[in-house]
Amino acid sequence: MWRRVASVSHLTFAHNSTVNKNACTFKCWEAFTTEIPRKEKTTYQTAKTPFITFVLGGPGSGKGTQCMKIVENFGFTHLSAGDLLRREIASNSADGIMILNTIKEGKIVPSELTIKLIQKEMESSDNYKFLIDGFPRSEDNRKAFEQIFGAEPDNVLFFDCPEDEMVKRVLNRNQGRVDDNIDTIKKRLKVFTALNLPVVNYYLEKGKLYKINGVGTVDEIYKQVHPVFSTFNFENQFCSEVLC
Ligand SMILES: Nc1ncnc2c1ncn2[C@@H]1O[C@H](COP(=O)(O)OP(=O)(O)O)[C@@H](O)[C@H]1O
Ligand SMILES: Nc1ccn([C@H]2C[C@H](O)[C@@H](COP(=O)(O)OP(=O)(O)O)O2)c(=O)n1
Ligand SMILES: [Mg+2]
Repeated sequence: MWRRVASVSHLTFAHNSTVNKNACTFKCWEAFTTEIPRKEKTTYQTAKTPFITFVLGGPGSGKGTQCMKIVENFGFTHLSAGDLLRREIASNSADGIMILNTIKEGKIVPSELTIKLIQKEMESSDNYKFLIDGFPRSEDNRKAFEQIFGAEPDNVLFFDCPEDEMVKRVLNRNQGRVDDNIDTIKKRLKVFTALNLPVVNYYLEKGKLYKINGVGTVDEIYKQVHPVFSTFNFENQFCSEVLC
């Protein structure tokens, strides 16, 4: 089980991250069991720092589908930026109409708004492992995240899929989405090439990118994804001593 240790005035991300240490609030978590009396807890050694994976790829490349499998196997919390934005539209919030029109046009919603929704979910979660799916979709998204959270992701998945396959999948998706039509898809693919590929290249150069061949069955693709996480020891995902 996990217990919140403290809210800190900045994120306690990956130990090696180069971060703006005053940018954000977040929580540290510590393991506890009923067998260990509180006074014996070694907070500094048990607190967890968030583990963040960005999941990138064009529309229909299979991000959401593979995220579900990662959640099942590794206990991540899945935060789909698109789902959070659609929820905002459905809630009739003040920003809803603007978000709807932006999505219909295949464009990108202002970064601060999307980040606010992601941040809210993370802060109210008991988990420390997060898959952030469909984000960042632009260099502006990426830079704003870094500035607001004061950190970078631990790793980045990129589902590489040919356009004709993505179009086919999106047109067969059948989820009643306003952007799953041929006109919007064409716009989204242009936006993906122009705005998202620079983000992919950024993480490639940083050595954080795992490029996955997005063609094949769901299981074939997941076989490439699984080793990305199975080799990581999440037990060592501690907060730093200074922070907790
Ligand atoms: N490997 C695959 N082969 C065929 N169809 C797939 C595959 N992966 C996902 N799909 C289907 O394609 C559609 C888009 O997948 P989804 O996971 O929603 O992609 P994304 O989140 O990248 O847009 C869904 O209907 C999904 O069931
Ligand atoms: N970071 C993001 C993510 C999504 N959006 C908007 C624009 C996207 O076309 C829609 C849908 O995103 P979503 O990730 O659900 O789409 P796909 O799963 O890739 O088909 O939401 C955004 O503006 N900014
Ligand atoms: Mg998706």
